Amino acid sequence: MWCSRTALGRLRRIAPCTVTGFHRAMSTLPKVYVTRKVPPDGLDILRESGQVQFEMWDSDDPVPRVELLKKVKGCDGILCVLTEKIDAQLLEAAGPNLKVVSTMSVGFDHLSLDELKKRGIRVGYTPDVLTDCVAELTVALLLATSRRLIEATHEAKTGGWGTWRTLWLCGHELANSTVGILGLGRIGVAIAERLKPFKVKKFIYTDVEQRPELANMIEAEYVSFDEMAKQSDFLAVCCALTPETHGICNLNLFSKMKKNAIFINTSRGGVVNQEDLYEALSTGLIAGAGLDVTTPEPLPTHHPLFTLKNCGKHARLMIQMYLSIKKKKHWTPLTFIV
Ligand SMILES: O=C(O)C(=O)CO
Repeated sequence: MWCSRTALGRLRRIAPCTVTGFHRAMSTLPKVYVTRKVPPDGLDILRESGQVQFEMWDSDDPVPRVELLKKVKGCDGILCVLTEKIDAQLLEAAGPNLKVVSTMSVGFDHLSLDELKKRGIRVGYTPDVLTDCVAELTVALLLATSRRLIEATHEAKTGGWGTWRTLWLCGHELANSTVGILGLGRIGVAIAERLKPFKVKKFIYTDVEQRPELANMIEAEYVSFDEMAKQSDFLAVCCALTPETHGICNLNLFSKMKKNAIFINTSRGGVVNQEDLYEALSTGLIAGAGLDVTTPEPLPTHHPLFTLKNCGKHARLMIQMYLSIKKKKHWTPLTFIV
């Protein structure tokens, strides 16, 4: 049912009216469809504005497409989240009243911007609300992957933790490393700021164009896509999903990366060719991957990427030993205690 209790109350206060007049006033308020249960604070803004009537899909699960197509009919506004494809079909279903679409998300790859533009529909989104949390999550994933925390937990729980061994689960060091950022924006900068105290040697980035203002904040060097692949010990993918970036992390990239490289994706699953990632991980082209996003989401529990633990573990262990010995990373001059 289309209503806003506070809006109704406010309307009554502003313009006391008969029930019939009141309902007439309500029916002229612009209609907004909210496609998901949004946090109460956000909803209060709509409710208290007294300027709209709205209906919300009151669930934590996405509104089924068929239902959505029915519900948006005649709407003036849509407040959606990233699970709703706002495309030509939906805009046709909404009809000519639709004036504004607002998405509670940083990414907007679920919106057909061309179709929206063509119809003169304004678009709002919520940039920056996630910068800190995505940066923190990226660092968490990067450390958990490079320090092999998931494997270590598994070994501890399943009895694989035997005696102390010199190189077992050693992982990869951020100190003295080169961190590559694919797509430098607010989030990329926030990630670099957090990683810097780990004594990273160098930040590099690649993007469709140079971003000197952002790059200066973290002293990052602009490099070509191939250079970034070759130089990065850690690669954080932070780009938006666009037709240009779709599947950009594929065998072409992985085959140029270092064998000890750690790949982290907190942008969108669509930027990665997952078959290629599976191949890269299972054949030891790269050392490990930490994924916050996949295609589809959630990834089916039987997906090959979930089977990689052993294969990945062995590959990583061999590479780790090789590097450690080659670089004599763990051998320091002997210090006498007594
Ligand atoms: O807001 C976004 O774009 C997100 O990915 C939220 O997880």
